[in-house]
Amino acid sequence: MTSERPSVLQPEMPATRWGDPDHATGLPDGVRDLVGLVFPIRDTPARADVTVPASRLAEAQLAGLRAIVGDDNVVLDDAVRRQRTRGKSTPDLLRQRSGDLGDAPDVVVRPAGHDEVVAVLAYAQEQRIAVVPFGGGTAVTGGLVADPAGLAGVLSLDLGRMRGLLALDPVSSTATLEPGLRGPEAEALLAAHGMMLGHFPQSFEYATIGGFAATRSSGQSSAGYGRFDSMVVALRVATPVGEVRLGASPANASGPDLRELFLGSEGAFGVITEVTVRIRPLPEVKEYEGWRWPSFDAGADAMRALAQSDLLPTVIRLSDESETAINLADPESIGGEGDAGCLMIVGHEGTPAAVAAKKAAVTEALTALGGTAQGSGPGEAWAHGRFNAPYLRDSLLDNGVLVETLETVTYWSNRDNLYARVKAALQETLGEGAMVLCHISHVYATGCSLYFTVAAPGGADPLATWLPAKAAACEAIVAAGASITHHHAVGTDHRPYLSAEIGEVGVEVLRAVKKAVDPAGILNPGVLIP
Ligand SMILES: Cc1cc2nc3c(=O)[nH]c(=O)nc-3n(C[C@H](O)[C@H](O)[C@H](O)COP(=O)(O)OP(=O)(O)OC[C@H]3O[C@@H](n4cnc5c(N)ncnc54)[C@H](O)[C@@H]3O)c2cc1C
Repeated sequence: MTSERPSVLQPEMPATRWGDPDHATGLPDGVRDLVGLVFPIRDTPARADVTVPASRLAEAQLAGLRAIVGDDNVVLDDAVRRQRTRGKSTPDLLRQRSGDLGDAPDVVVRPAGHDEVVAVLAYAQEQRIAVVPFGGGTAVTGGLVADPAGLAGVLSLDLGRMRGLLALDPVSSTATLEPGLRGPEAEALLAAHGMMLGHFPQSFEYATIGGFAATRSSGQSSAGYGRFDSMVVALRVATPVGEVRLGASPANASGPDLRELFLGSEGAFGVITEVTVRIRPLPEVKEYEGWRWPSFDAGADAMRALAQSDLLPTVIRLSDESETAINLADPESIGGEGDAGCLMIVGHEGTPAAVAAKKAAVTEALTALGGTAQGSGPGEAWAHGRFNAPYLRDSLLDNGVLVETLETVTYWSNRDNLYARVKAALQETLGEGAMVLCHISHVYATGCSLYFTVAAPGGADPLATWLPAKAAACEAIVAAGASITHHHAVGTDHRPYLSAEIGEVGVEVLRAVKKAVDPAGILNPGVLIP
């Protein structure tokens, strides 16, 4: 087949905010009043009067890049460089909002395809220019902040022109996608063939196929469709020393699986230029419903029971008592004061027969475990608003309220210990006025992730309020023996904690691979590898 391209492209995100500018709304007055009862409200607009530092690259270097990708695709424009400065974590947004553009790339280069990526990398290696692969720019752990020490400057390699469906194999149920396709664009291309990928992180609207692979992302339907890395069957990667093609067969015993080396490599080992994923037919039926549990423990135990009996639905997520009360609960259906309970969302997707069979079995199991069915209302409400939270974060930041999230993962036997430690670390650092909420949304037979959301008064310097809390939470995660990240990746923010998790020998393995594929150290220097 010839490459197919999306007919509708997602609009660009603003530098200081999340998402589609047309979807952004301020806080409705009633909500603002409600927030004001809990947190001091202070108008905190983003600064607009900022300029990007001058490019450090020489004119001859820019000319060399233009010779590879064409004049129009070597961009020095302030707005474009600002938009590609860092990612979309709350600290990233706070720095952008305060006018701190110290990490702005010196140039944005937009290759048309794999061959141009190879040529740009070779040139950057020769000229000693740091290269930061840029997909959707939704990184939340500092993966787009390279350290250019000893190098000529930073080149943001924007993969936005590489947005094709290159091949579709209906017999094997695979599709080969270019890295710059954003979530909705990839799904629209597959839907035209009656197929889907089924990867729906909260950043779905803007994150890209290459970014999903580079960060080992996990989506809201991970219980049914798996993590993104489990969907990948083949990869094509451009490195400064040549190309790597992996995945000649779906599974093999040809030594260690090198696909795993590049999945999660966060741009430090190469630029992923093609991703072949397994695809599945579009679901004919989607049903989401709510279940009430008397406690977080009871709900978590039920999730474990489902996971360990191969009974997982497509979507399963459980809010703790605080998150249920704040975010999801309809107080009347969940119970009044003293009986707040916890809300679980359970979603089934597939053919009518498969959904009916799975739903009956899951309903029987959850009822036997002590859950109370709440009907489709809470489930449909969740499905309707599933991508809205980042827009709300901007509105809260506008009003001086600090909002941020972090996540971790551990074995079931350590879940409660991890939950208690991280919650206490956040609460103690941020103070009693802060809200610390948690949910479980990715489960395995052996364990689960914990996803924390905090809201706190931002104060005069919200970044200074958040950073000690994040450090305390990371230390609590390490002390609990859990993983520093389940799906947000390492970036620069989690790098100091990686050796505690994989050990010094593990770090040396990463360094050795880096040296082999990137001897000049130009690929995302400072990201991932301690
Ligand atoms: C509001 C919000 C919600 C989020 N929700 C989720 C969620 O539910 N699940 C989840 O897993 N994550 C989530 N994230 C994190 C983020 O969306 C993911 O890490 C995502 O996979 C990043 O994709 P991207 O295309 O935006 O990558 P970018 O942000 O552009 O890049 C991320 C990292 O990968 C590298 N990279 C990007 N493309 C390539 C490539 N082609 N080759 C090599 N390296 C590359 C970059 O250099 C960088 O280090 C969320 C983020 C936000 C802001």
